[in-house]
Amino acid sequence: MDLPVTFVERMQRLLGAEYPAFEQALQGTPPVSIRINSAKITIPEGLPPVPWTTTGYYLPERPLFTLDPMIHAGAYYVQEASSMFLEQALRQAVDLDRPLQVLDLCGAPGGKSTHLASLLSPDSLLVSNEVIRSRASILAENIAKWGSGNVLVTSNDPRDFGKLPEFFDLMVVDAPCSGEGMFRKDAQAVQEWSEENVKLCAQRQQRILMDVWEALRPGGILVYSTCTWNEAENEQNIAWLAEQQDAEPIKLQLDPTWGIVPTQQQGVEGYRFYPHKVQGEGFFMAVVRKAGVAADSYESGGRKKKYKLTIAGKKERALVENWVQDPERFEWVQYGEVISAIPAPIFEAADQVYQKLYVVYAGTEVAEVKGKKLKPMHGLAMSQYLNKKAFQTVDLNLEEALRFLRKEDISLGSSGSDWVLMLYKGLPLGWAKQVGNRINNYYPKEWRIRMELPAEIGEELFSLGRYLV
Ligand SMILES: C[S@@+](CC[C@H](N)C(=O)[O-])C[C@H]1O[C@@H](n2cnc3c(N)ncnc32)[C@H](O)[C@@H]1O
Repeated sequence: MDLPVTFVERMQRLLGAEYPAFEQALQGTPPVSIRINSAKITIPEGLPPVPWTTTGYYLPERPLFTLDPMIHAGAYYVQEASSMFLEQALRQAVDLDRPLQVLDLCGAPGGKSTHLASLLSPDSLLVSNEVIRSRASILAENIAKWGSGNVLVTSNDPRDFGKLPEFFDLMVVDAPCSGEGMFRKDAQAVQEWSEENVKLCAQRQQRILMDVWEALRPGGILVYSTCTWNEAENEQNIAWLAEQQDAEPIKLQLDPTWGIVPTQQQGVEGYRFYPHKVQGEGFFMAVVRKAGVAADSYESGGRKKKYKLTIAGKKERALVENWVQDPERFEWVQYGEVISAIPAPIFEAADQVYQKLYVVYAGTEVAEVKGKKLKPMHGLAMSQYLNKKAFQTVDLNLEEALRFLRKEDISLGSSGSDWVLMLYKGLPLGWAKQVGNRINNYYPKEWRIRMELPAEIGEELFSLGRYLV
């Protein structure tokens, strides 16, 4: 790897005697890590844990993840280990037992958002935003697969969040950056790097921070992160924010064995991840609190509320209620032909978001109204609240599961006319409908596995299932 000269000079200044170890680590193989969805699977046995999180694990090598049905079932997410440090910021700076209104501003493809969804209480609302529309679709797919049901995926510019002043208790800004920390994983990041780009990134990050600051409640927490090492995009930006606004730095406790490097600059407490010190890629995080005291709850104003969300009809509701566990936990809304379940405690806040922002995906998409009939939706199959008992189920082996995920026709050897939930190792993969002795495969076309399957599908293919008890 040919590193840019000015980058090398800066890192030499920053790291001093440690620089050769850093450069050597940059030439090494990046570790592979995953974070499991503990609402769907149990803790794997025999995998080394990522020390700063309760659900992260290292794998011995990089498998062909696409051919593991469990990833399509939302059982785990492939995520770079350093990024999982978000969990420490939350556990140490936020009361996670309280219902919170949370924004993940730069959300795609969904690493931090799925992590947040696992950490927040079920009555919390997570708004997961991604400004680039095509990337927002990928984010919505990963959110639907995770199945927590309390997330709204939006696709807005940061400045649109000014329409929701003091709305959020917690905001995560995982900003677009110059990507120095990704040099080892991504040769293109090296090609695209320049001093000029670092400057542009730092300016864009300042703009993003200013644009969303107003949406944070007094007393609320902002977690800022990048995957780059230069100070302009990191400590200096947070120092700049503290100068412009009333932002108080928050100090996190670190276990010295983790190898994370704390920094203090102009009153900013930062956390740096270097590949020669941690098993992970380059990363930076800082946490600040907005000065002031939080009001008890967000007041939307007006006495008689007018909702943007439409409550589903009683008849439709009666048909689908049995498809989820604890149906009384939800408000049932209908948008076009789609009936979705939104946790009742977040309904008001979700409606506020609908009024001001462009919502791409909300709650759990449960059913599509087809004339007098209702068709179960993929979001329901992926939901942590799916009532499996309401449906006929079929257990698929690895080959059948992969063929189903490729949207091929598979035979069940029985006949009927019901919706069937396809399972792999007990985890729902999606829906099929029996039509006589054939089945129609309802796996979403845009999410199907496009890769050809190997001639022999055997043990050499990876499935996380092998590590589960
Ligand atoms: C570092 S990535 C986010 C990764 C994500 N948080 C995760 O953990 O999977 C930064 C994201 O910011 C988005 N982005 C690019 N320009 C932006 C802007 N001007 N404002 C907000 N987000 C932007 C990118 O499309 C990208 O998805």
